[in-house]
Amino acid sequence: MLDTMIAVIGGSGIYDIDGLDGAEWVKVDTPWGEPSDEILTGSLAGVKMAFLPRHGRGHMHTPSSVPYRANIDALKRLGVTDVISVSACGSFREAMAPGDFVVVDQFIDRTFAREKSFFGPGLVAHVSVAHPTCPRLSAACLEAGRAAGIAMHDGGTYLAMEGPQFSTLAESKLYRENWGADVIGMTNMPEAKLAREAELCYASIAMVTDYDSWHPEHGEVDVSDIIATLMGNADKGREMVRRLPALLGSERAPCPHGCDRALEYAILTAPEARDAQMVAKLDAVAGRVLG
Ligand SMILES: CSC[C@H]1O[C@H](OP(=O)(O)O)[C@H](O)[C@@H]1O
Ligand SMILES: Nc1ncnc2[nH]cnc12
Repeated sequence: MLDTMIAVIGGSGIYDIDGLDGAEWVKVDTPWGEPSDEILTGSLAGVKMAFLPRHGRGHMHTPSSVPYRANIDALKRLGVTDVISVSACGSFREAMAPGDFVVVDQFIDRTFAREKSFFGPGLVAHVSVAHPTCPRLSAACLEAGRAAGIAMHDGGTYLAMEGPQFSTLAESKLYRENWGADVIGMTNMPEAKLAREAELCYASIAMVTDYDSWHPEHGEVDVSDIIATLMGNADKGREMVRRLPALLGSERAPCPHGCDRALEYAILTAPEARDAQMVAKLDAVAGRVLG
């Protein structure tokens, strides 16, 4: 059986995690360029762990410049099996209040200036993202968060916008009233799609920091409020992560939802027509099916 290796991708305000045994920042080279930063590796309660600050320590990357493909490739290359994204998000629901965590289960992808796939001309693949997050991993996050005393919401639709500016009031109302989005952020797409292509289980925890700009009794969102809320939440997030190894275990059975077999029937390009350079580039992401 495969070893479990849990990766946490930390969003805005989360540049480190503590408490890992044998903690070491490692540089990982990928055929897709440099990841956002070195990756912190170690173990927690006997389970292998990795942590990657999405925007880099020091927050150098904008939501559009985050090297999403390099990040996911690097995690896969390290042997990661399960990826948990922890992100700052605005809320479109009164009941999803600042300080609450939402276990996201759907996305509306409105990003347009990012590379969204590992595949392309010469090696064409289509994976399903009808259910873009892993129910098993999401359930573990929900349980870990509740045990840590966090106000957790089970399910929610995350609208991924390009940014870097926040939404206009008209957009905020459109997403909330007409599109049924629950939370908004700038980074979970294409990250979730790429994790699926790389056959990694992916769960997304939205840490609610604000009500965007729709709420009549709250001012419009600004970064200082977001960071203040995040600082208040950092300990909660750490508590949730600390409980995950016991729930997931150190040995990993095949994902009951098939996340780890997403490429099984996805590649359309005939073996003799495949671009050899692309096949080589996909050694970590798709080596299982490309041989
Ligand atoms: C700090 S405000 C906007 C910024 O925060 C979120 O980042 P992340 O998803 O990495 O936590 C949001 O998506 C924006 O990138
Ligand atoms: N209101 C908001 N819109 C987009 N990204 C966010 N990240 C945190 N709050 C946000």
